[in-house]
Amino acid sequence: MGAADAKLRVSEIFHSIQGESTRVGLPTVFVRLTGCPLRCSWCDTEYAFAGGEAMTIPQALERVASHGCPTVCVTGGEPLAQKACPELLAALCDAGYSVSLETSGALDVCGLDARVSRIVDLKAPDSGECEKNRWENLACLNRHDELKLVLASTADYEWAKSLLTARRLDAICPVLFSPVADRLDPTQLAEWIVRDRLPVRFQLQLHKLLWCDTRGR
Ligand SMILES: C[S@@+](CC[C@H](N)C(=O)[O-])C[C@H]1O[C@@H](n2cnc3c(N)ncnc32)[C@H](O)[C@@H]1O
Ligand SMILES: Nc1nc2[nH]cc(C(=O)O)c2c(=O)[nH]1
Ligand code: SF4
Ligand SMILES: [Mg+2]
Repeated sequence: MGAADAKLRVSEIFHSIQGESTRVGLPTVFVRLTGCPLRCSWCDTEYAFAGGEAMTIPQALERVASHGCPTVCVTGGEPLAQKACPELLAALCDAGYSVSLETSGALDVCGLDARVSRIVDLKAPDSGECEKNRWENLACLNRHDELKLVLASTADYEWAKSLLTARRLDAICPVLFSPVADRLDPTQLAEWIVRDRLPVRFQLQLHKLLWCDTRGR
């Protein structure tokens, strides 16, 4: 199927400030694809599980271009659950955007356009989706990508710390530890990271500090 007729289902396209990853703070256009095969217990984006608008890739590119911003983040839902997502990512790169992808890490990220910065979650036990982690993804990541662990409890933190050491995650790419909003005290997580001298980046969702949980922000 060519770029002109590949179909996407799009939950929303909006212009905001990047609130996550090492790109935090950069004005960014978000393309949120509909649907997700996971059900993380603490997911803040359940509205993207269904609905949305059918779009071709050229239509999506036109909507992105209307915002006049050079940085794009493709997210969801789980963006890679849509067959046309790799083609969308390549088309955005070809159009000259600096592109990141937010993904659960449950699907294969290895064949994607090398210009995309892959932000790959490793789902911790409290998410309820830990067994979906696709460990083969670790082998194809590089310094241009990021690993993210979103933690809801002491047990999640201990799990993440063991994983970091056992798999030398920080040798692969930057690693982010983030608290689940309203579940794990951010100060507590920050103190654990300092106490244990972990080679990770502490992360808070900046957009929630700025706009609470407003949709499209
Ligand atoms: C909504 S998900 C969409 C992309 C993909 N499905 C994934 O899980 O990475 C985007 C990011 O938001 C994070 N997230 C979702 N709910 C959250 C919450 N309640 N607190 C903190 N981060 C959350 C996810 O872990 C993920 O890193
Ligand atoms: N401002 C803002 N930054 C984000 N970074 C990743 C997001 C996501 O939902 O994947 C997100 C989001 O929803 N809003
Ligand atoms: S994988 Fe992402 S979108 Fe899907 S339920 Fe988990 S956090 Fe939400
Ligand atoms: Mg979000």
